[in-house]
Amino acid sequence: MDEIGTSKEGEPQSSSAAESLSSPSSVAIAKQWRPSQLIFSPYSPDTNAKPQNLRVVVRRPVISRLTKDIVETYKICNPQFQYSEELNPKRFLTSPSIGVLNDGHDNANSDLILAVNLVLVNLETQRRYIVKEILGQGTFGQVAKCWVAETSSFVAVKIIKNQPAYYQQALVEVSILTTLNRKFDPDDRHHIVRIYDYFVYHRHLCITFELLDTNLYELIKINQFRGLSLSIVQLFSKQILRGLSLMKDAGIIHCDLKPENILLCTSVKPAQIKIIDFGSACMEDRTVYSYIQVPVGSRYYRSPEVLLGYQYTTAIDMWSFGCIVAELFLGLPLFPGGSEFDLLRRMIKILGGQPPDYVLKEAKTTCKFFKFVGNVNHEEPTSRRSVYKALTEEEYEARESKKPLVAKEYFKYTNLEAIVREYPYRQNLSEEDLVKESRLRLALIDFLRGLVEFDPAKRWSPLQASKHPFVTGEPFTCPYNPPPETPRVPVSQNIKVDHHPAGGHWFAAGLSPNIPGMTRVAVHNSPHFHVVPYAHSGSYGSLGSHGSYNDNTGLGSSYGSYGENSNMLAYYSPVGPSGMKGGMPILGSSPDARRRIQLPPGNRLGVSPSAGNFVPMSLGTSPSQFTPPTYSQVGAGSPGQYGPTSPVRGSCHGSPLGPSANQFNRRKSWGYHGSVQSQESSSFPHWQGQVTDSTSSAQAEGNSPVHGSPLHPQSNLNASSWKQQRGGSGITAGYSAAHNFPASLALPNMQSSQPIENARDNPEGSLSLPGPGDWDPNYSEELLLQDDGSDVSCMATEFSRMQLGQALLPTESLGYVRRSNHIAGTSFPSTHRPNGLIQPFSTGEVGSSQSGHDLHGGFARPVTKSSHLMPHSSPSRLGQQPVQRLNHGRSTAGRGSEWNHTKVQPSSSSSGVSHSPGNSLFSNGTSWDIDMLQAEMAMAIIKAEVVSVK
Ligand SMILES: Nc1ncnc2c1ncn2[C@@H]1O[C@H](COP(=O)(O)OP(=O)(O)OP(=O)(O)O)[C@@H](O)[C@H]1O
Repeated sequence: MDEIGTSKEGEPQSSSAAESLSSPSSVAIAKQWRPSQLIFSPYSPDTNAKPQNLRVVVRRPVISRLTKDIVETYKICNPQFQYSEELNPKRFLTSPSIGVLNDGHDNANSDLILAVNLVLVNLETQRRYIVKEILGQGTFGQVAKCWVAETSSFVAVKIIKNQPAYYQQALVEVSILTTLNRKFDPDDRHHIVRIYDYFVYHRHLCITFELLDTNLYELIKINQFRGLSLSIVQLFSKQILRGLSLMKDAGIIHCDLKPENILLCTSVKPAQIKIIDFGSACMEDRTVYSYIQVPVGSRYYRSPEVLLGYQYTTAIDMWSFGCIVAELFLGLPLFPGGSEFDLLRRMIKILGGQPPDYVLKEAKTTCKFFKFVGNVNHEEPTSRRSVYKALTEEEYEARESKKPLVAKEYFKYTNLEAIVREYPYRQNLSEEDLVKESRLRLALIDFLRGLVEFDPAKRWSPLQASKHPFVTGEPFTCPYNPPPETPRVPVSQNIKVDHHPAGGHWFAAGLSPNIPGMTRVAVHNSPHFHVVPYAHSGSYGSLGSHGSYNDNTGLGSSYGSYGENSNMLAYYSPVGPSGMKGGMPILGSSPDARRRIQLPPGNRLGVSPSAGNFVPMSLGTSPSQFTPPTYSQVGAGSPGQYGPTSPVRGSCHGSPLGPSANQFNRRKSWGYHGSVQSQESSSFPHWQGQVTDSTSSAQAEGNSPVHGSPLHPQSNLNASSWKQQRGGSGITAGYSAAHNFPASLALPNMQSSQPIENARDNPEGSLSLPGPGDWDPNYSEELLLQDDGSDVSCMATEFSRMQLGQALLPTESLGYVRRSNHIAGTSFPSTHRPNGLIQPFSTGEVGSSQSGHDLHGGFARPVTKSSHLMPHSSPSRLGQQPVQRLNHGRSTAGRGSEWNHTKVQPSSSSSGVSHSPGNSLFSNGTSWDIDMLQAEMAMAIIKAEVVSVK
């Protein structure tokens, strides 16, 4: 009863508190008792009145309903009642919320303790960001939705942990994203999130982004882990490819592409998706020094070359992209490996074949997964058969002295073709639509084959993929033969990071984020880095040396040379702006940048990784010398120091020179030949890197197809191919290997005395997940209730605005899955995948009797004929996500909460609603939820969009 009220159009239902207060007598109060959400209005017989519109009011949680307008209620009860905001208990958004570090501002995980209405201030611009809710948590910190009064808009602010390594790595994100936004995509046409601002607040680097919506993982989850319709998959693929194309042209590897990092953007019409999280990104033509020891990419989406410790390029993003496309269609990850061994095993099984021998020969961890079965005297295979054979489980166990973690099988079929072909069709498809869909599936299989290709040299580039009929919508008749794509030649665009965000970053070539109104402040105000008056711009590295793979030896030619062709690759030291301005960029790159061992506890803080070696180096210094001494002190193959996929991990093939030299040697032989490159790069036109439908402008006439050399992906480089290639304006960021903390400059309150572990990947996939009750003694379900702040009329308006047909939005009944998880008053959106059981939908609800995707997981329910998928547990995301950072256990919070509280309401099979994977989102359910509503709106908009595109 109380959910249904009546209202006259446009007339507010409540009278003001002031009105109530005017009469102190209890009788008067009773008469004027009008809280804003009146259930009944006084009956006034008005025979001429038009019939009133009935309005459905969204049910709010009980606590919300009881406490909304409580101040007003109190005032009515007691006119003397005074409300003071200061006396409010804080509503914390961060858990744990006990301040133990950084003068009480940070919790034990070095996360800033956020509370509702906390104001984050950019001291430079005085811009204030009022925290409203938590949007997500990740490796780097928390992402909060904030209100900016100045612009009357919401933004997303990523608040980085108060730890030097995270701080530094986040600067890389700022640099790369700013460059991508401003230089490569000024018109915001390539589906990459926009960065607005960055500043330091209480020693936390805060990065402001445009506010986006649900991520694709959540979307799939909302859809109860059933795949999305092919038209949506097609639409998303096209958009992601535009982003990837841009990144390739900029020479940037995202390194962590996964559904969680692709967000819906429903604020624009038509709805779009955008790629986020450049915190792991690096430059293609060098492996950028990583401050955080993490494996590249999340496990399910990790390419074979990364897994094997082989050189990687933007092709790794294409692999991840292929995995995402498959997942969007299937609703489940294609390779949900429980461990790296399991991942590789699944790839080999589902795709057939294995990584090419040239990769296996060079890769560092080949011996962990393969055995050599060739003739030791004749290393080269005499036949076309590989000389490497994948280890069996038993062999792996014998070698590694531990059982590999092997996850459950999710698909009944074991090869890609069958998995896609046999995936249940939506019900109620006409004959014609069935034929259409089956053709489209053939196109999808062919498309996926070009993406999840073992050989990185043969894997399609974004441009090639974007011309595939699956994306263009052209009829697919035969295997697609991609147009030749010349490999991108690394042409540097220097990005400088001065590590003094409060003073703004100083990017070479005018790449400063250039926040409006931002003025530089003293360079000493970085919380984590102090200016060291180095000579020679504080640089170390080699100028044009053979030791570096910086092939352009033209000093200074890249400085400020956006669109120019310098290949100068730079490290930037933490010198202040003066150093940046006056000095020359520091050439030289670490032979291994993605992987960096962490200093042992005690040495880490306040001590330079290159401890005492932070001095200018002579030209021509070997890259191995760039590495801090700690590098060389670690023996090859020190698994404790390097992540399992770390290129610096000891190579199976070994090098007497150690990992650095090994890496360097491979790099050298990998096609980066400085002199040629520097010559050729000068002829590159600037190319904006758009994937356009027109082939004329974008298509290379190149005669150096990427497939050319099985030995070295880049070995096709020649003068002619370079002239045609499109990466002319690529940027190359060098991030100083010298972000050191000299002991004398050790910062007070620096909270990182513990190793920053390889937390993105739990190598063998621990499956134990703590729930919120594990860390919060006050946790209870009741505390999950909180006001959603939704506005009924607003939602009604939104719906009417959408003007969606009944078929698209059967609003009569909505099932829901909470997007956010609420823990003890803390809302942790489920950005991480759960590790627990999820009952995706009632059997028989969806799909045909083909049962193509029975799950062998043995979870819960038996297979029924009408179910295409067995009830299953969603594959654990622990494989991809940080499990523990700094032993704080923080990162599991989101997952744990989700695990405990994910609510998937099995929709009724008797709803009569057509349960297609596409529309199952709107299957029966009784509860409404604002989060769900947003997601549904997003989905509905996308659907509407797809329909209109069609
Ligand atoms: N611009 C945005 N708008 C809305 N939500 C966002 C935005 N940026 C991030 N989020 C949310 O916050 C989550 C974490 O963000 P992000 O991936 O950038 O953090 P991270 O610490 O780098 O995570 P990871 O552990 O995946 O590396 C995202 O999954 C997303 O749900």
